[in-house]
Amino acid sequence: MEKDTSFLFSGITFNRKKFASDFARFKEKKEDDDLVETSSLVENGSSAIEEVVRVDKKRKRKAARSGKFSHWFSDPVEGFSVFTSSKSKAIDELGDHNEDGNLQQKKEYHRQLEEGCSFRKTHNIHVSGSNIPSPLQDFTELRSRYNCKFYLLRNLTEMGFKEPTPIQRQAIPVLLSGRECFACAPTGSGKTFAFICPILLKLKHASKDGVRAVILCPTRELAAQTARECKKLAKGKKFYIKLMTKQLTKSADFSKLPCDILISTPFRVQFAIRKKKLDLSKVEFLILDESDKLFELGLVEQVDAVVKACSNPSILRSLFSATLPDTVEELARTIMHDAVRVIIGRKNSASELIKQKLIFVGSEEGKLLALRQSFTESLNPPVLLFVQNKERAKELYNELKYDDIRADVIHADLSQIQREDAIDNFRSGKTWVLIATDVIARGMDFKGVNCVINYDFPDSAAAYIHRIGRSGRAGRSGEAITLYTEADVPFLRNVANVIAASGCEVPEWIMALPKKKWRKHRPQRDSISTKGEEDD
Ligand SMILES: Nc1ncnc2c1ncn2[C@@H]1O[C@H](COP(=O)(O)OP(=O)(O)OP(=O)(O)O)[C@@H](O)[C@H]1O
Repeated sequence: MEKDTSFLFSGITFNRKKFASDFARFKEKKEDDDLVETSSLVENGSSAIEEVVRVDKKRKRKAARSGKFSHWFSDPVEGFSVFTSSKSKAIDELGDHNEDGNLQQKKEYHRQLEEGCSFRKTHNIHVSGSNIPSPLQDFTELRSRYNCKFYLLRNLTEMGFKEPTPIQRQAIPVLLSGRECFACAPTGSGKTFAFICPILLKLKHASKDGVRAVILCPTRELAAQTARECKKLAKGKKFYIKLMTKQLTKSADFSKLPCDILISTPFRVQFAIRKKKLDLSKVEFLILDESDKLFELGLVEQVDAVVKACSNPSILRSLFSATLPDTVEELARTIMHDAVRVIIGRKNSASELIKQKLIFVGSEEGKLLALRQSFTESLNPPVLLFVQNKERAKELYNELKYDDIRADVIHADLSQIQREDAIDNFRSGKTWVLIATDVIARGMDFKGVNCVINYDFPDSAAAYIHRIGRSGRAGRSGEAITLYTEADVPFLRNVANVIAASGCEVPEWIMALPKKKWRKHRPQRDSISTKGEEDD
């Protein structure tokens, strides 16, 4: 049994003066927004991934016969097949010169390799693959190495980005050198710009020749956020950047609608493809953001359809997420070639900027008591409260709405406008405590969330990492508190491992619990409501 519940928020003091700058941030009304609902599932047994593998194999066989493109054949590196032998190719190319010059070039080549290695070590960048481009020392290298246009550098500066984050340092050169990227980096570490930046750089300028880049996100809200970030980075340059809205899916004629970069959930793209409204045969970049989520049952069929439709043989496909299980790597191997694997820190780990705690509350009733007590003692908004499902979100909201904590709720039963308002109010500081389901657990960038509370224990270690990752973003510190009851004890160890791996304390008895093969942990929980139905 853990300490008494008043420790729930120990270390957090709701002090307006002290946190004046945080409150000031609240006041800044952000432009537009996001809110979600996961795409509905579509039944489709087709296996385009299989088709892609078949076509790839055929292509490789043909290439092998002609002696061309031998770099398509795989060198397994650190357990991940990177269909290439471009390193030896790069050194071979040096062999065309005379011996002295060749020696010098080889020395220089090895010096650069060593420099790259030690720089990566400093920034906790782990790579596998061959002939991997050296990481960016700073953003100015985008100009010196890749002839980046000024508008992009200016926009990075305007956004206040002084230097690239580790994932940006490595993933940007990988994509710019025409390689596919399999990337895993902590939540809030700048993965979005790591793929947007090279896409803008490579596409150079707007064109009316059809869609050239597709970014898939698992939720509408995340797609909307990504489209906004993309427009921010492209500011001052004419690009056709389109968010696939319901309206666009239904009414747009994409053969006439200029679109360079299409950002969408897989469901909507698949719908447009089915209606024969969308031609993706010229797509040069396909990004699967939150790719482990996209590869989950229900979404993978839709993703499959999109992968199949992006039939350009020279397409670059890349995967990004904060959690990439081995099963996803295996699946990725079937659709990627010449890929570089980039891992920042440890794979599948939480951001080290978040102070994490587990709190035992005995029963469902204990949760509400603990929460109220801690809110009375100290509250440092904005706070995100995650629950297991929308019914529980409504129940908890009904309990808290009359408390003096400016609570609001977001779940899939609300209209799009209501969901957007809930997010908007949370971002602007009108709402202090937002009760949410996992629908906003991934990718959503609320910069100032001070504390995430898992009111209900998350249903997997990955869900835990993404939920708490709404705090502690872009270099800020954050706090995560996970409440657990007797029913959650068998599943504690998996989350405890994540907590311990990021350097936070976990009681020894929890680390001694047996490891559990964990599918989804969604126990039947007692109702949160303390009022009878007639009270509602
Ligand atoms: N180079 C940079 N310097 C400072 N801030 C940055 C930089 N790159 C991105 N950011 C900011 O960091 C925040 C988090 O970025 P982003 O949303 O891309 O994270 P992420 O890694 O995709 O997180 P998640 O896994 O939760 O989706 C954003 O507010 C973004 O503006």
